[in-house]
Amino acid sequence: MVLTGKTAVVTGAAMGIGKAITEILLQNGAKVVLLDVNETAAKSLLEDLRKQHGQDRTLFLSCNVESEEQIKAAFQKTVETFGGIDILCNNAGILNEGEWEKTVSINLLGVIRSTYASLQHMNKLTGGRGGVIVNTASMAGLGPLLSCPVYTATKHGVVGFTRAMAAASAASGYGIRYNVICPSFVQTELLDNITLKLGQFSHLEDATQQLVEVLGILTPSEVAQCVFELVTDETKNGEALMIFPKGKQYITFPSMQ
Ligand SMILES: NC(=O)C1=CN([C@@H]2O[C@H](COP(=O)(O)OP(=O)(O)OC[C@H]3O[C@@H](n4cnc5c(N)ncnc54)[C@H](O)[C@@H]3O)[C@@H](O)[C@H]2O)C=CC1
Ligand SMILES: CCCCC/C=C\C=C\C(=O)C/C=C\C/C=C\CCCC(=O)O
Repeated sequence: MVLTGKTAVVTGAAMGIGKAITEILLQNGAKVVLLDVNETAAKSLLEDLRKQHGQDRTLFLSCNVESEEQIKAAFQKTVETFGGIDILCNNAGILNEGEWEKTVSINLLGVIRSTYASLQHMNKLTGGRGGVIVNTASMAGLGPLLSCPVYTATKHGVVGFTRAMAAASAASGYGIRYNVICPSFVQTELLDNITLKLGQFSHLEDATQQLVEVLGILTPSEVAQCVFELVTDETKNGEALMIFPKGKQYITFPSMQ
Protein backbone atom coordinates (compact mmCIF):
# COMPACT_ATOMS: atom_id res chain seq x y z
CA MET A 1 0.00 0.00 0.00
CA VAL A 2 1.37 3.41 -0.99
CA LEU A 3 0.58 5.93 1.74
CA THR A 4 0.34 9.08 -0.36
CA GLY A 5 -3.27 10.30 -0.23
CA LYS A 6 -4.26 7.78 2.46
CA THR A 7 -5.84 8.77 5.77
CA ALA A 8 -4.73 7.17 9.03
CA VAL A 9 -6.19 7.38 12.54
CA VAL A 10 -3.88 6.65 15.49
CA THR A 11 -5.15 6.24 19.07
CA GLY A 12 -2.82 7.17 21.92
CA ALA A 13 -0.96 9.32 19.39
CA ALA A 14 0.32 12.08 21.68
CA MET A 15 3.29 10.24 23.16
CA GLY A 16 5.52 7.18 23.02
CA ILE A 17 4.81 4.53 20.39
CA GLY A 18 1.70 6.32 19.03
CA LYS A 19 3.73 9.46 18.40
CA ALA A 20 6.37 7.42 16.51
CA ILE A 21 3.66 5.68 14.45
CA THR A 22 2.15 9.09 13.60
CA GLU A 23 5.56 10.40 12.51
CA ILE A 24 6.42 7.47 10.24
CA LEU A 25 3.00 7.56 8.54
CA LEU A 26 3.36 11.31 7.91
CA GLN A 27 6.93 10.93 6.63
CA ASN A 28 5.61 8.44 4.08
CA GLY A 29 2.82 10.64 2.73
CA ALA A 30 -0.31 9.79 4.76
CA LYS A 31 -2.63 12.27 6.47
CA VAL A 32 -2.91 11.44 10.16
CA VAL A 33 -5.65 12.08 12.72
CA LEU A 34 -4.29 11.93 16.26
CA LEU A 35 -6.68 10.71 18.98
CA ASP A 36 -5.69 11.02 22.63
CA VAL A 37 -6.89 12.06 26.09
CA ASN A 38 -3.75 14.11 26.76
CA GLU A 39 -4.70 17.39 25.08
CA THR A 40 -1.60 19.28 26.22
CA ALA A 41 0.86 16.75 24.79
CA ALA A 42 -1.20 16.25 21.63
CA LYS A 43 -1.53 19.99 20.86
CA SER A 44 2.18 20.56 21.35
CA LEU A 45 2.99 17.60 19.06
CA LEU A 46 0.46 18.82 16.47
CA GLU A 47 2.16 22.22 16.35
CA ASP A 48 5.54 20.56 15.62
CA LEU A 49 4.05 18.19 13.04
CA ARG A 50 2.31 21.03 11.18
CA LYS A 51 5.60 22.94 10.99
CA GLN A 52 7.31 19.87 9.48
CA HIS A 53 4.56 18.46 7.25
CA GLY A 54 2.24 21.39 6.49
CA GLN A 55 -0.98 22.65 8.07
CA ASP A 56 -3.45 20.38 6.29
CA ARG A 57 -2.18 16.82 6.81
CA THR A 58 -2.87 16.43 10.53
CA LEU A 59 -5.77 16.82 12.92
CA PHE A 60 -6.01 16.27 16.67
CA LEU A 61 -9.28 15.13 18.19
CA SER A 62 -9.65 14.66 21.92
CA CYS A 63 -10.94 11.10 22.29
CA ASN A 64 -11.06 8.63 25.15
CA VAL A 65 -11.14 5.06 23.81
CA GLU A 66 -13.30 4.14 26.82
CA SER A 67 -16.16 6.06 25.14
CA GLU A 68 -17.93 4.57 22.12
CA GLU A 69 -19.62 7.94 21.58
CA GLN A 70 -16.29 9.82 21.43
CA ILE A 71 -14.76 7.24 19.09
CA LYS A 72 -17.75 7.43 16.71
CA ALA A 73 -17.64 11.25 16.75
CA ALA A 74 -13.89 11.24 16.03
CA PHE A 75 -14.27 8.86 13.08
CA GLN A 76 -17.16 10.93 11.70
CA LYS A 77 -15.06 14.11 11.94
CA THR A 78 -12.14 12.31 10.24
CA VAL A 79 -14.34 11.29 7.31
CA GLU A 80 -15.83 14.81 7.03
CA THR A 81 -12.32 16.33 7.02
CA PHE A 82 -10.31 13.89 4.90
CA GLY A 83 -12.98 11.90 3.01
CA GLY A 84 -12.49 8.45 4.55
CA ILE A 85 -10.33 6.19 6.71
CA ASP A 86 -7.76 3.82 5.18
CA ILE A 87 -5.54 2.97 8.16
CA LEU A 88 -6.37 2.59 11.86
CA CYS A 89 -3.73 2.03 14.53
CA ASN A 90 -5.35 0.99 17.82
CA ASN A 91 -2.42 1.85 20.04
CA ALA A 92 -3.76 3.55 23.22
CA GLY A 93 -2.97 1.51 26.31
CA ILE A 94 -2.07 1.73 29.98
CA LEU A 95 -0.41 -0.47 32.57
CA ASN A 96 -2.17 -0.31 35.95
CA GLU A 97 -2.70 -3.57 37.82
CA GLY A 98 -4.40 -1.66 40.68
CA GLU A 99 -7.01 -0.11 38.40
CA TRP A 100 -7.43 -3.37 36.55
CA GLU A 101 -10.97 -2.81 35.25
CA LYS A 102 -9.81 0.43 33.61
CA THR A 103 -6.86 -1.47 32.13
CA VAL A 104 -9.28 -3.95 30.53
CA SER A 105 -11.55 -1.11 29.38
CA ILE A 106 -8.74 0.78 27.61
CA ASN A 107 -6.40 -1.99 26.43
CA LEU A 108 -8.91 -4.59 25.24
CA LEU A 109 -12.40 -3.06 25.11
CA GLY A 110 -10.95 0.14 23.60
CA VAL A 111 -9.52 -1.86 20.69
CA ILE A 112 -12.85 -3.65 20.18
CA ARG A 113 -14.90 -0.41 20.39
CA SER A 114 -12.68 1.34 17.90
CA THR A 115 -12.46 -1.63 15.51
CA TYR A 116 -16.24 -2.06 15.41
CA ALA A 117 -16.83 1.70 14.99
CA SER A 118 -14.35 1.75 12.09
CA LEU A 119 -16.31 -0.87 10.11
CA GLN A 120 -18.99 1.65 9.11
CA HIS A 121 -16.32 3.75 7.35
CA MET A 122 -13.77 1.14 6.16
CA ASN A 123 -15.79 -1.97 5.25
CA LYS A 124 -16.09 -2.31 1.46
CA LEU A 125 -19.51 -3.96 1.94
CA THR A 126 -20.88 -0.76 3.51
CA GLY A 127 -19.32 1.77 1.11
CA GLY A 128 -15.84 2.00 2.67
CA ARG A 129 -12.57 1.75 0.74
CA GLY A 130 -11.14 -1.14 2.77
CA GLY A 131 -7.70 -0.70 4.30
CA VAL A 132 -5.67 -1.98 7.22
CA ILE A 133 -5.87 -2.01 11.02
CA VAL A 134 -2.75 -2.53 13.14
CA ASN A 135 -3.28 -3.13 16.85
CA THR A 136 -0.63 -2.64 19.51
CA ALA A 137 -0.47 -5.65 21.84
CA SER A 138 2.81 -6.64 23.51
CA MET A 139 5.12 -9.61 23.93
CA ALA A 140 2.89 -10.01 27.01
CA GLY A 141 0.18 -10.94 24.50
CA LEU A 142 2.14 -14.09 23.65
CA GLY A 143 3.44 -15.16 27.05
CA PRO A 144 2.99 -14.25 30.72
CA LEU A 145 4.49 -11.09 32.21
CA LEU A 146 4.46 -12.26 35.82
CA SER A 147 4.11 -8.83 37.46
CA CYS A 148 1.11 -7.85 35.28
CA PRO A 149 -1.58 -10.56 35.04
CA VAL A 150 -4.39 -8.25 33.89
CA TYR A 151 -2.15 -6.36 31.44
CA THR A 152 -1.08 -9.80 30.12
CA ALA A 153 -4.73 -10.87 29.77
CA THR A 154 -5.65 -7.72 27.83
CA LYS A 155 -2.76 -8.17 25.42
CA HIS A 156 -3.57 -11.86 24.84
CA GLY A 157 -7.12 -10.62 24.13
CA VAL A 158 -5.87 -8.10 21.56
CA VAL A 159 -3.84 -10.80 19.77
CA GLY A 160 -6.83 -13.17 19.64
CA PHE A 161 -9.31 -10.45 18.62
CA THR A 162 -7.02 -9.26 15.82
CA ARG A 163 -6.52 -12.75 14.38
CA ALA A 164 -10.24 -13.55 14.53
CA MET A 165 -11.14 -10.22 12.86
CA ALA A 166 -8.60 -10.95 10.11
CA ALA A 167 -10.26 -14.30 9.44
CA ALA A 168 -13.78 -12.80 9.63
CA SER A 169 -12.81 -10.00 7.25
CA ALA A 170 -11.23 -12.36 4.72
CA ALA A 171 -14.25 -14.69 4.84
CA SER A 172 -16.76 -11.82 4.54
CA GLY A 173 -15.07 -9.60 1.96
CA TYR A 174 -14.63 -6.47 4.12
CA GLY A 175 -11.41 -5.60 2.29
CA ILE A 176 -9.71 -4.78 5.59
CA ARG A 177 -6.47 -6.43 6.80
CA TYR A 178 -5.89 -6.85 10.55
CA ASN A 179 -2.43 -7.28 12.09
CA VAL A 180 -0.97 -6.97 15.59
CA ILE A 181 2.43 -5.96 16.93
CA CYS A 182 3.91 -7.58 20.02
CA PRO A 183 6.86 -5.46 21.21
CA SER A 184 9.05 -6.25 24.20
CA PHE A 185 9.92 -3.33 26.52
CA VAL A 186 9.93 0.11 24.87
CA GLN A 187 11.41 3.33 26.30
CA THR A 188 8.21 5.33 26.97
CA GLU A 189 6.37 6.87 29.92
CA LEU A 190 4.51 3.58 30.37
CA LEU A 191 7.63 2.32 32.16
CA ASP A 192 7.68 5.29 34.62
CA ASN A 193 6.55 4.88 38.28
CA ILE A 194 6.32 1.14 37.73
CA THR A 195 6.13 0.19 41.43
CA LEU A 196 2.83 2.02 41.78
CA LYS A 197 1.46 0.58 38.53
CA LEU A 198 2.15 -3.03 39.54
CA GLY A 199 -0.20 -2.75 42.56
CA GLN A 200 -0.37 -6.01 44.54
CA PHE A 201 2.43 -7.44 42.33
CA SER A 202 4.98 -4.72 43.13
CA HIS A 203 7.09 -7.34 44.96
CA LEU A 204 7.76 -8.85 41.49
CA GLU A 205 9.33 -5.67 40.09
CA ASP A 206 12.89 -7.01 40.48
CA ALA A 207 12.01 -10.13 38.49
CA THR A 208 10.57 -7.90 35.76
CA GLN A 209 13.64 -5.68 35.85
CA GLN A 210 15.77 -8.80 35.25
CA LEU A 211 13.64 -9.55 32.19
CA VAL A 212 14.26 -5.98 30.98
CA GLU A 213 18.00 -6.57 31.35
CA VAL A 214 17.82 -9.84 29.37
CA LEU A 215 15.56 -8.55 26.59
CA GLY A 216 16.85 -4.95 26.38
CA ILE A 217 14.74 -1.90 25.52
CA LEU A 218 13.39 -0.83 22.13
CA THR A 219 12.95 2.74 20.91
CA PRO A 220 9.45 3.84 19.80
CA SER A 221 10.74 4.41 16.26
CA GLU A 222 11.96 0.79 15.97
CA VAL A 223 8.41 -0.29 16.82
CA ALA A 224 6.88 2.20 14.38
CA GLN A 225 9.04 0.79 11.57
CA CYS A 226 7.34 -2.59 12.13
CA VAL A 227 3.88 -0.97 12.09
CA PHE A 228 4.83 0.63 8.78
CA GLU A 229 5.73 -2.83 7.39
CA LEU A 230 2.35 -4.27 8.43
CA VAL A 231 0.50 -1.27 6.97
CA THR A 232 2.25 -1.24 3.61
CA ASP A 233 2.78 -4.98 2.90
CA GLU A 234 -0.56 -6.04 1.45
CA THR A 235 0.30 -9.75 1.85
CA LYS A 236 0.07 -9.40 5.64
CA ASN A 237 -3.28 -10.28 7.22
CA GLY A 238 -3.79 -11.94 10.62
CA GLU A 239 -0.10 -11.60 11.44
CA ALA A 240 1.34 -11.16 14.94
CA LEU A 241 4.78 -9.55 14.73
CA MET A 242 7.00 -9.95 17.80
CA ILE A 243 9.56 -7.14 18.13
CA PHE A 244 12.64 -7.12 20.34
CA PRO A 245 15.91 -5.18 20.24
CA LYS A 246 17.76 -7.97 18.43
CA GLY A 247 15.14 -8.35 15.69
CA LYS A 248 11.58 -9.27 14.83
CA GLN A 249 9.70 -12.48 14.20
CA TYR A 250 6.32 -13.34 12.68
CA ILE A 251 4.62 -15.76 15.07
CA THR A 252 3.54 -19.21 13.90
CA PHE A 253 0.51 -20.29 15.92
CA PRO A 254 -0.70 -23.90 16.24
CA SER A 255 -2.91 -24.93 13.34
CA MET A 256 -6.54 -25.59 14.35
CA GLN A 257 -7.40 -27.65 11.24
N1 LIG B 1 6.27 0.81 26.65
C1 LIG B 1 6.35 -0.52 26.56
O1 LIG B 1 7.28 -1.15 27.11
C2 LIG B 1 5.34 -1.26 25.76
C3 LIG B 1 4.12 -0.70 25.41
N2 LIG B 1 3.23 -1.45 24.69
C4 LIG B 1 1.92 -0.90 24.32
O2 LIG B 1 2.11 0.21 23.48
C5 LIG B 1 0.97 1.07 23.54
C6 LIG B 1 1.43 2.50 23.70
O3 LIG B 1 2.09 2.61 24.94
P1 LIG B 1 3.35 3.54 25.19
O4 LIG B 1 3.61 4.38 24.02
O5 LIG B 1 4.42 2.70 25.74
O6 LIG B 1 2.78 4.39 26.40
P2 LIG B 1 2.69 5.97 26.66
O7 LIG B 1 2.15 6.07 28.04
O8 LIG B 1 3.95 6.63 26.30
O9 LIG B 1 1.59 6.45 25.60
C7 LIG B 1 0.26 6.03 25.68
C8 LIG B 1 -0.62 7.08 25.03
O10 LIG B 1 -1.98 6.61 25.11
C9 LIG B 1 -2.79 7.67 25.60
N3 LIG B 1 -3.97 7.12 26.27
C10 LIG B 1 -4.02 6.52 27.48
N4 LIG B 1 -5.28 6.20 27.80
C11 LIG B 1 -6.04 6.60 26.76
C12 LIG B 1 -7.43 6.55 26.49
N5 LIG B 1 -8.30 6.05 27.38
N6 LIG B 1 -7.89 7.04 25.31
C13 LIG B 1 -7.02 7.58 24.42
N7 LIG B 1 -5.71 7.68 24.62
C14 LIG B 1 -5.22 7.20 25.78
C15 LIG B 1 -1.87 8.46 26.53
O11 LIG B 1 -2.36 9.77 26.77
C16 LIG B 1 -0.58 8.43 25.76
O12 LIG B 1 -0.47 9.48 24.83
C17 LIG B 1 0.13 0.55 24.69
O13 LIG B 1 -0.95 -0.22 24.18
C18 LIG B 1 1.10 -0.34 25.46
O14 LIG B 1 0.44 -1.36 26.17
C19 LIG B 1 3.51 -2.70 24.25
C20 LIG B 1 4.70 -3.28 24.56
C21 LIG B 1 5.69 -2.63 25.36
C1 LIG C 1 6.96 -13.80 27.17
C2 LIG C 1 7.06 -13.11 28.47
C3 LIG C 1 6.50 -11.72 28.48
C4 LIG C 1 7.52 -10.73 28.08
C5 LIG C 1 6.90 -9.38 28.03
C6 LIG C 1 7.90 -8.39 27.59
C7 LIG C 1 7.67 -7.08 27.52
C8 LIG C 1 6.40 -6.44 27.70
C9 LIG C 1 6.33 -5.13 27.96
C10 LIG C 1 5.06 -4.46 28.07
O1 LIG C 1 4.16 -4.63 27.29
C11 LIG C 1 4.79 -3.59 29.20
C12 LIG C 1 5.86 -2.84 29.77
C13 LIG C 1 6.21 -2.90 31.09
C14 LIG C 1 5.99 -4.00 32.01
C15 LIG C 1 6.17 -3.74 33.45
C16 LIG C 1 7.25 -3.49 34.14
C17 LIG C 1 8.52 -3.11 33.61
C18 LIG C 1 9.52 -2.84 34.73
C19 LIG C 1 10.60 -1.99 34.21
C20 LIG C 1 11.49 -1.50 35.29
O2 LIG C 1 11.42 -1.94 36.43
O3 LIG C 1 12.31 -0.64 34.95
